[in-house]
Amino acid sequence: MTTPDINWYPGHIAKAEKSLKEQLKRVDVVLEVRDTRIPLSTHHPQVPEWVGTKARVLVLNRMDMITPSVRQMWTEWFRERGEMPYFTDAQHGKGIVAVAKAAQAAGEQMNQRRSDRGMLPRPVRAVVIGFPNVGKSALINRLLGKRVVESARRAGVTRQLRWIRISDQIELLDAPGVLPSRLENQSAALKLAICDDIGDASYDNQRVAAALVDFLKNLNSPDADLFLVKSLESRYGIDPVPLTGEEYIHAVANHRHKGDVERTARQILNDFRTGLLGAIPLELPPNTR
Ligand SMILES: Nc1nc2c(ncn2[C@@H]2O[C@H](COP(=O)(O)OP(=O)(O)OP(=O)(O)O)[C@@H](O)[C@H]2O)c(=O)[nH]1
Repeated sequence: MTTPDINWYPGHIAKAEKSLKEQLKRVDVVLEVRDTRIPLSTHHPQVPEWVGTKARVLVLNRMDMITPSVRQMWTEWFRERGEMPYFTDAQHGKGIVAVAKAAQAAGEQMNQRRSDRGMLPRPVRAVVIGFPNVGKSALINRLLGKRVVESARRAGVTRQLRWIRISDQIELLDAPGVLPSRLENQSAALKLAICDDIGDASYDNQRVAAALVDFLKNLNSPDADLFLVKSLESRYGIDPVPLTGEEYIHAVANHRHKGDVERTARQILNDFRTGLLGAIPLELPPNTR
């Protein structure tokens, strides 16, 4: 049996699922946040089941980390599947008003159903859910217009649970729901690790950095060469095209860091995560060219 690249600590998954379900019980609307660099890998396959008949607003955060043309590709892909993606940059407060409006519109449907049954209207109750570190707290803070929830670069900082009112029409659970890990899909797990959207997991930086180079090389896009040449080659001085990801990390280590492969792997991961390599997606809509 081969060792998986990503290992989660036992116990966390069941606990995360339990508290997520507790949070979902209390709300009418679910704001599902994904990382726009990996919109498929930051989808948990059980979300539709957990959300059930509640309204869901799909938020693709970190829109500053992809190009407008990639954003357009995803918009079309989701629309073809009957979904409306709302792109946000929660760090700089972009796209937030549209998300609030969508949550409110979903609430209006809830109040219509209440009034059909002779009940009085009430504020719509919402929760923000998503994988660790995708920007849930930053989004909540932007929706509130002030800094209430700790937002940090470290994965897994979200802790407390309170209701907060963001307008007369919307109440929000200030502690976001954290999606449990996806054990079944190591490729998705690698992408979560690359983007640092993985929370408490252990992994080998060198394997994850090598996977990043391989994913970038295999991007199914006419822009792929452009991404590669602009990012990897110009930053590290070595053309990745003829090399595997692993060979590339070693070549860069020899070229720049006296053979220190671990340091090189960390640097490449950090450069990608902080946007230093440019606005690069790790996933593109399947079957688009
Ligand atoms: N570039 C960029 N960075 C963002 C964006 N949104 C959030 N961040 C950054 O991503 C990091 C994680 O954001 P958080 O809001 O703490 O993420 P979270 O999902 O609440 O994280 P957990 O509490 O770990 O589950 C922080 O450093 C944010 O500043 C965005 O739209 N663009």
